[in-house]
Amino acid sequence: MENLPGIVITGASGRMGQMLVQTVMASDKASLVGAIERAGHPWVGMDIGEAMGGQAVGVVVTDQPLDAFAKAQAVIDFTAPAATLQFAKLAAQARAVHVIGTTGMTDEDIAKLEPCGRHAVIVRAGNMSLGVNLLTQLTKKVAAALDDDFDIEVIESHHNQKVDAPSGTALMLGEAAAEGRGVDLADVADRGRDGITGARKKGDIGFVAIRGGDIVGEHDVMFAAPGERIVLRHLASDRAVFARGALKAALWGQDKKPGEYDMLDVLGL
Ligand SMILES: NC(=O)C1=CN([C@@H]2O[C@H](COP(=O)(O)OP(=O)(O)OC[C@H]3O[C@@H](n4cnc5c(N)ncnc54)[C@H](OP(=O)(O)O)[C@@H]3O)[C@@H](O)[C@H]2O)C=CC1
Ligand SMILES: O=C(O)C1=N[C@H](C(=O)O)C[C@H](O)C1
Repeated sequence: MENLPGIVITGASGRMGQMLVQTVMASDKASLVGAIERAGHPWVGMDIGEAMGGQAVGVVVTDQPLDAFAKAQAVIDFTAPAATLQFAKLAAQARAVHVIGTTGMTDEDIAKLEPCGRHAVIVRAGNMSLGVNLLTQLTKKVAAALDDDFDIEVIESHHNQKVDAPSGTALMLGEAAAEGRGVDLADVADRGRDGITGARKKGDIGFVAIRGGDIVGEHDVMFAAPGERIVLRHLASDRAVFARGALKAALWGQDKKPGEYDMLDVLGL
């Protein structure tokens, strides 16, 4: 037990934070050594197991991330963009692998990770599941095989508490489709239709976001041409698929050189 890589979970009270705590606690390949919440959060100072409504596990929730990161081999972070940028600096300082699942980061945010990646391993992906990462590869292949008579639409559905759109996964799938077509997504993305939009522009990649209830995460990539349609679909019904991928990334990163990686690197896809 003593030599297992120690993992810290940020945003420990969140939907993913709690799933990650459970996943690391259940693993025989890693041990939970820290749980972070922001200053003033009611869980700070409580045992994370008890805060989650179960037995004490001997890890007290703290609002002091650097102290926790310094004792860990990896930080798994599914929080919010501003928090993730702060955690990236601290993980780099502590030389801990930083697994980033946070979505909604702008290009400027992502550029700010670069100096951190010079000191520590960063694994970042808008979706850590095996299924979605495989789907990106399938999407790239299908997009490369079809011409632009096929309109590409990425349709995503999530729970009513999600704060960013399009989802990180939808953007990964859009990037994969654009790569398959040999175009830059920034030049062809159509992200907000409302009112008299005019006809669809040939070659565009459209995004549609549905928000409702407790949907965990569903993604379709539609290739629509006159007379036929292909739809590639991934349905997540349990957040455990993301947590398992994140833990895999944290372990994978242990013997890697500092730098920025994604789940395709981790999964060898
Ligand atoms: N890559 C992937 O596979 C997946 C990515 N995600 C992404 O993960 C992120 C979190 O999702 P989810 O768990 O549903 O969201 P939640 O809102 O349930 O959880 C976010 C957690 O982060 C905490 N947090 C935010 N800012 C800070 C801060 N400055 N310091 C410490 N803690 C902070 C929140 O605390 P507080 O409540 O106090 O604000 C909360 O506990 C989203 O960006 C989501 O898109 C989700 C699933 C899979
Ligand atoms: O916020 C979520 O819940 C999810 N976010 C990720 C995304 O933005 O794609 C991954 C998953 O779909 C769940």
